[in-house]
Amino acid sequence: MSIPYAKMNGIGNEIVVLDLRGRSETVTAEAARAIGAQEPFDQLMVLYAPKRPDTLAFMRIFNIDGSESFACGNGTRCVGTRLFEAGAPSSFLLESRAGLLRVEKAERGLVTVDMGEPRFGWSDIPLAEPFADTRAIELQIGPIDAPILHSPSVANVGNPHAIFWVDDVEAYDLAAIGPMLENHPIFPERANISLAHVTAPDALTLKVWERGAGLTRACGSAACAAAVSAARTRRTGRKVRVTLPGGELVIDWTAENRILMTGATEFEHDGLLPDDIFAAAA
Ligand SMILES: N[C@@H](CCC[C@H](N)C(=O)O)C(=O)O
Repeated sequence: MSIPYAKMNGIGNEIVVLDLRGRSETVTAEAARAIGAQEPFDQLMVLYAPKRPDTLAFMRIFNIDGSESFACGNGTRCVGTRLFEAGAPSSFLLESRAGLLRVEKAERGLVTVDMGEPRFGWSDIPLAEPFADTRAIELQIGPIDAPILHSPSVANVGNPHAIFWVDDVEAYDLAAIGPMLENHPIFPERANISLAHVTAPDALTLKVWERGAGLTRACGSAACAAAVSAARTRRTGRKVRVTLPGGELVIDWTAENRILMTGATEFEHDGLLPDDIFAAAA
């Protein structure tokens, strides 16, 4: 027997949506890697039967390396599009390991996800040692007196992020620097690493090295983390347009302390997974 999936993308963030509601299979780290070997993705969004009656599914999120993330903004929007097409109401709740996420239809076919409340405490990120002020932590790479990158803002939006403020996101070799920073001892759970350039009081350009996935064309949670960090450091207002290599997101950090992310999704193709991909890996 084969199990259907949908290959999608959220402004270029490569997403596989696997709906296991009503099925008995579960995805392990090994199975996620095996699925990625057949159909490459940045994130695999797995839907299980809801645990709560007010949600449509319980969702788990895997990176291509098999590690699990508690947040994926672009993937959640792809799941939203898929469920809207299957008849879901124009506003519904999903549950993830980070909590409840509201997904809503927006204008022009876009999808909005309420990514929840950001956390800024050093132990929430988490960081390996206390920092009183996470708007700029002591972290640098390169020569001590002429660092290449330094003093990132850090935030947790369901997953850990470090944002380095730069004048040109293309001036750095993020593919070389990213792995070093992702695995820096200051981040005990690793971190997603962003380069952010503030281009206007309501606009950012962003390039992201994702934990467990590498350089991607877009990262929704990184856009959220960069937007709230930009507002928190008075670089921008609370509503910004974030331009990533794959497209644009609008991030609104509301007065109620919620992060609303709006952007496009795209269906690419359907596919089938052999069911022994789960058995072999169990
Ligand atoms: N691309 C995602 C975030 C993916 C998770 C990340 N790699 C992690 O391990 O935290 C997004 O759109 O948010």
